[in-house]
Amino acid sequence: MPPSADDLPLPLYTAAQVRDLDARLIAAGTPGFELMQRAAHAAWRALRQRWPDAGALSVLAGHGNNAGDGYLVAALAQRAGWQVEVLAVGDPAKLAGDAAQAHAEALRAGVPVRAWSECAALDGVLVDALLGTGLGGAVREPFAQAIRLMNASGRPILAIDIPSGLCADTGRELGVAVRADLTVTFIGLKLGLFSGVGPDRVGELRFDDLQADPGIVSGQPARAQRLTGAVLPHLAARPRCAHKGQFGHLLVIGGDRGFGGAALLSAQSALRAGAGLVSLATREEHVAASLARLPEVMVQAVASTYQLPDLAARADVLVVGPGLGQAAWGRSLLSVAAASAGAQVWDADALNLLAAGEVAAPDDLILTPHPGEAARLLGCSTAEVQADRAAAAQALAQKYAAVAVLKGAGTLVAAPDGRLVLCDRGHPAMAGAGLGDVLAGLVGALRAQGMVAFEAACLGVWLHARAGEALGAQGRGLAASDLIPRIRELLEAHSPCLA
Ligand SMILES: NC(=O)C1=CN([C@@H]2O[C@H](COP(=O)(O)OP(=O)(O)OC[C@H]3O[C@@H](n4cnc5c(N)ncnc54)[C@H](O)[C@@H]3O)[C@@H](O)[C@H]2O)[C@@H](O)CC1
Ligand SMILES: [K+]
Repeated sequence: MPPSADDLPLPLYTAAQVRDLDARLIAAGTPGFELMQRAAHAAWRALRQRWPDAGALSVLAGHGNNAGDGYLVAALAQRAGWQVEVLAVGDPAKLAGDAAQAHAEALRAGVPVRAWSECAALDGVLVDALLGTGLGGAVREPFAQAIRLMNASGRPILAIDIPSGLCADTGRELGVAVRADLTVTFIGLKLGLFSGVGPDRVGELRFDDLQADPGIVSGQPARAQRLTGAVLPHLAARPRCAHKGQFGHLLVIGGDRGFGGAALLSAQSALRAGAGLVSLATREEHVAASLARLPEVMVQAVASTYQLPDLAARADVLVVGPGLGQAAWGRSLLSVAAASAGAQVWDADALNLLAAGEVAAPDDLILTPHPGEAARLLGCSTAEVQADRAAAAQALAQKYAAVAVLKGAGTLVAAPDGRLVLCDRGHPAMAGAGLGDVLAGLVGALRAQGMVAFEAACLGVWLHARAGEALGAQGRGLAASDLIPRIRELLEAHSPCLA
């Protein structure tokens, strides 16, 4: 599922941060035009690898440095004997600096340059060199029209640096954005390639560092980091004399009438992820079925809050919310949880009730909202959350002084101290019921086994996404419970139980 590769760098930058990095590389002695030439070589290499027999390309060029890269790709292709043309969108007289030099180089190579409006039909591989990291605000005409034409052409599209129209900071479509088959991005990964609608616009993603000095790159602050197996924390191996009391007692609270399965899924997930003891506080009607399905779980009928404080006090970690409902039963159980000490993971209706002001967030909390729940928690619309998912995740972490897991494609984990990671793994088959319940139980189990909140959230998100990716390859109809044995295998591969 593009874009995703473990050999890509970890930092994710905003457009301003990448511009800063460019400026620092130039100040350190690599001329901007040299960087542009390296960018063009990288794009041309990727184009020939992907479409070796195409023989023809059309570059759609704007008038910034992104266009400069495009003019130099055209020059390289022309010199290699391909049939080439540049279609200038906007006024080439506006080209300046390195981009003007690139334009002159294309003319020297014999590349025909004409106004795009004179073009009857787009031909060959299309090279999108309209707008890069310099895009600001909604795409203006005639660029928007050129993007629509490219998308409707059915031709293969290579995007230079970022698909034109995609916001490098957020992955939001600024009006309209190119749907590329291949994107070659330079110097630093932009967060927008992985967030919002980015993964649906980028196609295959390739990265080229343009031989940037690693010393300079490592000094550049980033907006977020990608989660990969290589950087994830590990659960410690267990001593041979281990006993269940060392791996935490986790209590799932949820499962109102009609929603018993959600709490059961969380309990099953927690059990299979290695929590020492798992209890489930649920409606009396669900006890028999839960015990029949999961005899390892201590299933307690809770009719009112009378019994719950004792149960909660015996647990190290509470997972609250799956199937909780928002009626009196769920509200009263949540108020007991909110007053309990210890680590907690809140999901689903626990989040809706928190958003409604029914309870205050406890001190040691991981929140796992989907975008709709996040919107309710932040008092904004779901569209606003999705428009800048990184900002929404950080706002949640700040508002509730909690680790916030903003679910959905490109799940983000934010800590109140500003740490922010993005998981670029997963699969659209994961868009289904119960997947969140499994994640909540998993994260709770990692917490119960001694991981700190941020690490438990990161490892849980990654294992869940990898398992979903593996099973999603089989197609639609992924049942949440199918994920659980796969997560167990992945956890064992990542953090073996025995040293
Ligand atoms: N030295 C460097 O800085 C390097 C830059 N590189 C390339 O340069 C790009 C960044 O170049 P620039 O900063 O010149 O910016 P861009 O080329 O991305 O875009 C700037 C141009 O877009 C226009 N524009 C901005 N917002 C618009 C909107 N909403 N609708 C229509 N037009 C709009 C501006 O008027 C300007 O002409 C990178 O994405 C990358 O492709 C690479 O060549 C590597 C080196
Ligand atoms: K572009």
